[in-house]
Amino acid sequence: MTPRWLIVPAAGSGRRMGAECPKQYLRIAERPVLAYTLDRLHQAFPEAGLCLCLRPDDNHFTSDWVPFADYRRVPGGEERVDSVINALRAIEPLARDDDLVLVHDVARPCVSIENLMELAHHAARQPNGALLATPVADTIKRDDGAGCVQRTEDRRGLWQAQTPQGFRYALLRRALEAALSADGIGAAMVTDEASAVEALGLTPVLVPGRRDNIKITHPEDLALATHILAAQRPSGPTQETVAS
Ligand SMILES: Nc1ccn([C@@H]2O[C@H](COP(=O)(O)OP(=O)(O)OP(=O)(O)O)[C@@H](O)[C@H]2O)c(=O)n1
Ligand SMILES: C[C@](O)(CO)[C@H](O)COP(=O)(O)O
Repeated sequence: MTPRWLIVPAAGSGRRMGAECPKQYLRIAERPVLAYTLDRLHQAFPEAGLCLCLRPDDNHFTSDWVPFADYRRVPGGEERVDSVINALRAIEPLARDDDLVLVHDVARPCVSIENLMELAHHAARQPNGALLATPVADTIKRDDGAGCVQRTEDRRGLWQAQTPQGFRYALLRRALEAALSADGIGAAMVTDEASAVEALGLTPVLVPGRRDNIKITHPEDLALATHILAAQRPSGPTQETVAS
């Protein structure tokens, strides 16, 4: 199943990375993170319509890194959810209610082609959409606000959400507009698309994903992503050139 639309929020500033440029432009073997992510999406869904959310003042981006023949550049918003909703609004004249939309963080360049296709397959069949996720693998502590353990949480049934997350256009639009409305849950609570759908009382499906679909967030994640991309390279045809 090919999604009709791919939304790639790429308008973050990379505050936690603390680099000299937003993390999507940090280099892995001379190519920016953004290029790897777009290559993966293109390998899986070359026919999809890409919406790339970029900061209006972005002076790092060049279309040379976009493998899609045609794409839309959409202005990013203050928060991730604002960027995604800008993309949904931008495609409104073309999108049909039942079009499948996949949203994938630019900061997740290691997503596998198999996981992308699997997620699209499930999202297309589930009325409430689907997301890649992994069961929590570590013991989870709640702090007491002063650096000590207040308690150990029961991790049974807990999952870490990843992207992509896939929904029909009308549902995703309704969920995000409702979340951001005056009586909605608000942008701070909508850290992924599924949270907005959940706030409607609906239940997106959890699709178990690979643990190496990391989100590059902190400085050490870049080296991790470099190793993961190099290790994944023999598994299939790719334009990627990761130093081994
Ligand atoms: N206003 C924003 C904020 C984030 N993002 C995107 O949302 C994804 C996940 O966000 P995160 O990892 O938090 O990225 P940053 O916001 O860049 O990082 P930080 O929170 O450390 O500043 C990233 O692909 C990021 O570019 C976006 O499109 N628009
Ligand atoms: C959407 C996401 O990648 C799911 O794990 C994540 O929530 C986005 O990161 P943020 O740091 O919360 O913006």
